[in-house]
Amino acid sequence: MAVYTSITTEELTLLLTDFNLGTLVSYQGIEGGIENTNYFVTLNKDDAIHDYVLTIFEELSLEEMPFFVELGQWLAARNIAVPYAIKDQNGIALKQLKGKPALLQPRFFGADVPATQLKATHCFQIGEALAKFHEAGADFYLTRQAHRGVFWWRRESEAISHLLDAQDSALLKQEVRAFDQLRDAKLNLPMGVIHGDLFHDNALFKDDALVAILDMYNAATAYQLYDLAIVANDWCCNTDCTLDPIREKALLEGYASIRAFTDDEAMAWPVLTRTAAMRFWLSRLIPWLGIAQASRQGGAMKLKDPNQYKQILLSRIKTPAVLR
Ligand SMILES: Nc1ncnc2c1ncn2[C@@H]1O[C@H](COP(=O)(O)OP(=O)(O)OP(=O)(O)O)[C@@H](O)[C@H]1O
Ligand SMILES: N[C@@H](CCO)C(=O)O
Repeated sequence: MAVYTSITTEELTLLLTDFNLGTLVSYQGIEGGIENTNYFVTLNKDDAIHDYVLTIFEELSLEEMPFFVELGQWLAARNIAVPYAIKDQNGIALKQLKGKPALLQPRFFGADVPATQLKATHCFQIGEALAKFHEAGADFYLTRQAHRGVFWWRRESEAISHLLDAQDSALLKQEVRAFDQLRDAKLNLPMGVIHGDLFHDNALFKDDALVAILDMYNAATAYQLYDLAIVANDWCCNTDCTLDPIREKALLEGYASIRAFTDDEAMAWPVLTRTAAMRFWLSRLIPWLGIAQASRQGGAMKLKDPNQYKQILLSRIKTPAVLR
């Protein structure tokens, strides 16, 4: 169940009075999300219908929100098709519902492409869009340490190791070390704001054309190439967890058509594709193993299969990725 926080018409109407965007026609909870509660909200202003999405944040605190509010507005102002928090009549975008952070954002129309239907054209377009996202975000004035980044995976890989068999535990630790070695090598790896979770279900397409990138709540300051590795592992993955060279080539070409890779990035790519696989293996393992997530206040969580990401990691080790 994706709607963790239920709201009443009265609560929504009260929130909307701050905005002057029109009167409430309807609202409906969106199924499918994992981390947040989302509603489609339809308003009528001067006899015209306008659609919005209301997001209520289940995990992020109010203190963490300004980075995301500012980022959405920053990217949208630079023509990146992402949702952004609309400011109310007093210039305030960050609202609260039931004591949780809440944002009202424009709604995009499109649908995500199911994994089995992803083609080279989708991968080329998402590569291009990600490079534009990175370029627009390169001089974003706020920074953020990823909450599931290097410090998290160092800590969590230790914390769960007693629940894993010796082989898995060693594999996890090996990948944590490989990333530490990469960092120590001080390579020329461009950094900036990254999306952090650009899986295919976070992109909307219409008639095979990319419409928008959603769900930026894992955004952080990190290596741009690591973000591309997250995309590659998801968008170019076959059902048997090997990687499709045709889709991966299209993804990399799309990205490079906007931003050329550095020589050091070509060196780092095989490791970063492994790091990105390890990160999602670990983040899926934790709830899978029944470890309580302290930040979550109830609500049944939809579990994703950690083994898929272990297999992707093994594929990346067996056949090291090539950037160019
Ligand atoms: N601005 C928007 N325009 C159109 N649809 C949206 C918008 N924001 C969210 N949605 C819809 O809501 C769904 C869930 O949103 P989102 O991915 O942000 O939530 P989430 O709980 O973080 O999910 P997950 O963790 O699974 O990615 C999206 O897949 C999309 O269908
Ligand atoms: N995209 C993540 C879940 C949401 O962060 C995963 O597939 O594990």
